[in-house]
Amino acid sequence: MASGGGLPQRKPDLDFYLHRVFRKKSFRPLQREVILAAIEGHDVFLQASTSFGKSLCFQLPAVISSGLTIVICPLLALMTDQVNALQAIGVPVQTINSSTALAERRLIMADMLSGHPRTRLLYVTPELCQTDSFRRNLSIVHRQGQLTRVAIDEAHCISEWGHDFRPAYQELSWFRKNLDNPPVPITAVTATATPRVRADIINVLGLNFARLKLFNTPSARPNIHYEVRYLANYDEDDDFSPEDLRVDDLLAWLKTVKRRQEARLGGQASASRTPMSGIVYVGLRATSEELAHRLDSDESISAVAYHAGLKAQDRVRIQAMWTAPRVQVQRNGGKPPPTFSIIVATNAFGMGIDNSHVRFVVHWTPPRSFEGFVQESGRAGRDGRAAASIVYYNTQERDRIADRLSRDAENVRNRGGSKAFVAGLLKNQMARRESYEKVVRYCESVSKCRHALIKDLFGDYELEEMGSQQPLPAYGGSKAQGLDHATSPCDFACDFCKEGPSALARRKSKMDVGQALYEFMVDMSMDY
Ligand SMILES: Nc1ncnc2c1ncn2[C@@H]1O[C@H](COP(=O)(O)OP(=O)(O)OP(=O)(O)O)[C@@H](O)[C@H]1O
Repeated sequence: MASGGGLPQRKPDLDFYLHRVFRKKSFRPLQREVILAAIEGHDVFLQASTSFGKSLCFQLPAVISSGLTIVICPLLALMTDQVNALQAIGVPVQTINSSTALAERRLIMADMLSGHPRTRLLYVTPELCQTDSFRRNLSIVHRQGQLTRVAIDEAHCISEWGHDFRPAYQELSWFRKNLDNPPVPITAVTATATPRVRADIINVLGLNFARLKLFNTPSARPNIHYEVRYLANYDEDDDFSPEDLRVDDLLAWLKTVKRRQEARLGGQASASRTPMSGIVYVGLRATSEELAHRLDSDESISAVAYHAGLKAQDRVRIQAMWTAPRVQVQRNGGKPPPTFSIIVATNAFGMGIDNSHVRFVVHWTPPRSFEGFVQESGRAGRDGRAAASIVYYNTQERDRIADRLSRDAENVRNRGGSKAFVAGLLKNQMARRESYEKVVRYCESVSKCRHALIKDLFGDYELEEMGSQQPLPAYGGSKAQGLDHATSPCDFACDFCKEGPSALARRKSKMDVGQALYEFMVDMSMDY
């Protein structure tokens, strides 16, 4: 590791550290630029698609510089994953979280305050950063000239959670206000920030445009095929349930995938093959159990439920089994090895799941937030190979979710608390409504490439206008305006570009659109 007060004295050989410490062959487009900006001492805002490799953009500068980088992370699982991965390659890294024993905490603190900490990265929660004792210690490290940078992973949480159930996120403003002589550089990274969320992040963290470097990649992932599958609305007289319709459709789709795989691989598509991994996101724990059971009864599928109601050790076991590079192929009961290994999960399974070989992510009902949709669909294709995102949609489900959001807003209005507290909660409810409206727009659009739609809905173009640096077009970083079916902006990796507008509109018309999208939006706005 480099030595000497804070940032490296000489221009470091980034490739050397990339190969020797992180054991990667080459930088992905834009990573080098982001890392250089951090090493030069800038504040950095990076909004890059899921699986881009954002962690490296604060880990590598931390390894190269002397002193300590504080990494603020929302979830224990996420923190543990990154800490374990860094320890495995010999990077001096520590974490202080709810499961850190007191004796260990003391050792970490002693190193931190030693004037020349050995630890390069310290992973903590925003809640710890709120405590007086941790702040006091950070101020000492800063005065000693050893606080190199503060990195905020999953920075959208500042806006999404900061206003209600994790107010500690709003308190991150403390860093810029108090560690200001000289200001400690800040890096904020996220895959999913809308213009409103971005403004919130920049404001709370006090990022100063004079020293801020912005970077982004397109929010849509070029290797994901995005598709919406429209379902007929359900009538009480029908002799099928909405669940049956979706199960039949999913099974038919999986059979097609299996046939194609067999055609491609011939006799090799046999018992020795690793099953193809997929995630089905559902809204309720009960649905996750029922659907996993139903899918598992198909001989080509091994399915398991995952939700916050399971015991912690079961969740760890299921995640570990499913994330292992070669999934178990032998099952009890003499069933043949499955072609598909599916986890049927609630959104307890999402942010930070880094299983590189997920080939498809299915949303069983419309996702409740657009950011959640992009995070969850982004679990697919993290190895860069082709993958699919499918959303099941009909207007009944759309309205059911909208009703629930309205009821939540009503509950917030009826809640007690200080004016500022209630105002914060209402702000969050408004944001949720806006986010859900984007989901509806995404699902109901039949006139635009879905990759371009995702970019529009995240305001990627605004980032460009703010001077954000992007990767070269080869990575898909150019302005993908495209409506033109003949020249697909996404290389036919969405239903609009593949099927064309008329076929897509025909498919959508199967769904009984009782209400126009416009009326739906008006109804939603009247609730607030
Ligand atoms: N230059 C690189 N070459 C090869 N692999 C890389 C490179 N950079 C990062 N990776 C790998 O890419 C994977 C995703 O990285 P990371 O977890 O940082 O993604 P992320 O951008 O934070 O995604 P998400 O927002 O979805 O969590 C990791 O397995 C990481 O080791």
